Amino acid sequence: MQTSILAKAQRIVIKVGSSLVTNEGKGLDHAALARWAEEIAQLTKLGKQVVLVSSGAIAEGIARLGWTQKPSAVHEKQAAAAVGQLGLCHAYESAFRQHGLMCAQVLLTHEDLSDRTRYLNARSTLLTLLQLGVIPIINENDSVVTAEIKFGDNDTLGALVTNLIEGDALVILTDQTGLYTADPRSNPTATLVQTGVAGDASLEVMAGGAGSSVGTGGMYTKIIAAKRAARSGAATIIACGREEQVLTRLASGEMIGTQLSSVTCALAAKKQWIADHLQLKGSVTLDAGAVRALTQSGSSLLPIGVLAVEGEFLRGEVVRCLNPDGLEVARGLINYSSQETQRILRQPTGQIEAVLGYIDEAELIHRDNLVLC
Ligand SMILES: Nc1ncnc2c1ncn2[C@@H]1O[C@H](COP(=O)(O)OP(=O)(O)O)[C@@H](O)[C@H]1O
Ligand SMILES: N[C@@H](CCC(=O)OP(=O)(O)O)C(=O)O
Repeated sequence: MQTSILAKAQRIVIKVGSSLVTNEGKGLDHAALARWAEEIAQLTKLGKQVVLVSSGAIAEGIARLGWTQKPSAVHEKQAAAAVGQLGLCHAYESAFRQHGLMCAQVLLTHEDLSDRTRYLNARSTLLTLLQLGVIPIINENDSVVTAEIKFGDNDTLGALVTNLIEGDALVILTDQTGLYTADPRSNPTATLVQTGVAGDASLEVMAGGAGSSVGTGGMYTKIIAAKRAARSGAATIIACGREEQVLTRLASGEMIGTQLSSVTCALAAKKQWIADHLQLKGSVTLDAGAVRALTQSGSSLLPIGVLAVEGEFLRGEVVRCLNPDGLEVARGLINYSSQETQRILRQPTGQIEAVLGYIDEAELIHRDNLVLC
């Protein structure tokens, strides 16, 4: 008999979606929050560490402001998020206090996770909170980010947080029982997928977008989140947050919803951070020989194998490595800026100093700072 992956997981990230948190946008579902707080308290009694990623700030702000529909203007959504986030935190604090648990608000932006120092700070804050027995409640800092630099959906944020704290499992609670073979809202004959492997491309085909105006991303972003979480070795469960005792039953081993196991080897922490960048400032296009050296021989990238440079980046930033057809084959921390790279591309390593007047490193991207896609 199969056992839920939550039974063994010690460090768990639980993500709850807007439709659940705000009762389909009608306003905070205090009864649901109370149930999750009670169940999370049970998990902590079993010795598990829990981080909660909660959506719902925008939907709750809209409800509090008395607006009848989601605004399209970014500044209005940001204003709604600021109003709603306050309500969200207050409600979680009261719910967890009933069980003698303290919680903490952590609002993250994409920049917090792409800047190495801020990433490490966020990691140590979260790990310290967990050690103190505090439940971190995370959301995107919606009020200060623009559309271009948003995580966009909290499924992605949940996966990145799982990678950040090296969680064993990501539990995505939503308004459906799990992943179906097609969106059950429009396909009543669709059936539940009970188990699968995170990263299996066939799952992406089944998953559609959000079924309500309250949610963002739908099932697709949850499947991609499972793929991301698997890169640090975490398994993902997608289940219905309205199901009775869903978290405690999962923790006791019961198979509920969709369970996606991770079969890939976990990337080392620094490579994980490199892989987790969502927006990159530039790319280098490699010749076929360099592509082979990276993907088949585990070599570093040397300037001689670079055909072109796109975008503007500084030394130490993460860039994409494209094959001659423009497909991303790797990404890594580059040792030279875009301007310097432009000057040394196609040059043998021995020429770097002659061209630039100095040499920082022999490699453009060292293999230790390179992640294959
Ligand atoms: N294959 C699928 N299986 C289940 N749900 C799906 C599928 N494809 C699309 N969906 C939709 O995804 C929705 C859940 O995502 P979303 O609305 O973003 O919720 P949340 O707020 O929990 O993130 C479901 O209500 C459903 O309509
Ligand atoms: N940060 C946003 C959440 C956006 C989002 O991903 O929503 P959902 O798809 O419901 O998890 C908010 O709090 O409103």
